[in-house]
Amino acid sequence: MPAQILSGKEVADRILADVAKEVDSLARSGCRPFLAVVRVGDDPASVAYVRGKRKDAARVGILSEEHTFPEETGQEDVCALIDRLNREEGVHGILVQLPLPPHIDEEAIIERIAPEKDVDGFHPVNVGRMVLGQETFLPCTPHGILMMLRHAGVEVRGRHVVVVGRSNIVGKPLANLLLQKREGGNATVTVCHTATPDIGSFTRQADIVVVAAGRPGVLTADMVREGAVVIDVGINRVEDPSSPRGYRLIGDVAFEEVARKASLITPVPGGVGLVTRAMLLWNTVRAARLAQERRGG
Ligand SMILES: Nc1nc2c(c(=O)[nH]1)N[C@@H](CN(C=O)c1ccc(C(=O)N[C@@H](CCC(=O)O)C(=O)O)cc1)CN2
Repeated sequence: MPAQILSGKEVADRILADVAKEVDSLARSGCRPFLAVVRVGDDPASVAYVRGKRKDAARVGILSEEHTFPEETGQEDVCALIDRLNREEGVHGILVQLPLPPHIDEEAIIERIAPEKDVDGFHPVNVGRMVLGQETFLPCTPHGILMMLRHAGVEVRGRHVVVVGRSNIVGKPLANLLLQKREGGNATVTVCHTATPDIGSFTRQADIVVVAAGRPGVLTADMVREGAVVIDVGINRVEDPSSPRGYRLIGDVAFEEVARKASLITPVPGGVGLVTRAMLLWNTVRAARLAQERRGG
């Protein structure tokens, strides 16, 4: 039987409905959540992602502003903006869209953001808190994946999850969250990466496979066992002259063939990406709520 499709839109809509309620409640107490987005250069994917994030923000009543810099902007100019946004009381969340151009030190930029405004959950202080299982802003994609699994009623506890990819944004934090001793965790986790020989020998043992490798079609049907749950994090643009945009989006999973074997699978587009956007707004309202509490509101 072909796999059931786990729709990111359905999950994102539910999360955004909860976020909208929280925005209303904050607004009634005089606080309007505000997200500042920083983008350097004109990477078309980043432009599209930021557009989507701001569209969702507007939909739930979160204010947002976008600061764009040309590709050749220096580190100091980006830092100066972040310093200013850190100081502005009305700004609750700051997001620097990644990747940054190669001449900019990404780690230094992330560390410059005040941890209490780091709605991406990438600042070392927030990463440390996450690893220790403390309350913090969780990175949006891994958190979104946990929400999707929960929405679909997929039990993670005691299951073997194989994560393909070890990025700071997805693979590493996701593996960590999955193994934590808490609701949505308690999995047995294996992480495969570019230096792993024969990745299929690991993924074939998995109850749940999460692929965040950034390479189209890296997970094929022979690499999954019958009935596995497959989460595709990849978003790759491939040329397609028949599409009005001149390209189409595909994931890291060879969707058609894997869907014939899996029990549940996420699509691309319309999967993890949409939930990633929703989790950003979830973190933004949380940042606003915490800021209000700090001010004694
Ligand atoms: N500061 C950050 N930068 C990046 C992050 C991040 O979490 N924070 N993650 C990725 C990309 N990402 C978030 O920005 C992201 C990926 C995908 C989508 C999305 O809306 N996907 C849609 C299709 C969008 C399209 O048409 O291009 C879908 O999958 O249906 C949003 C955000 C790297 N950078």
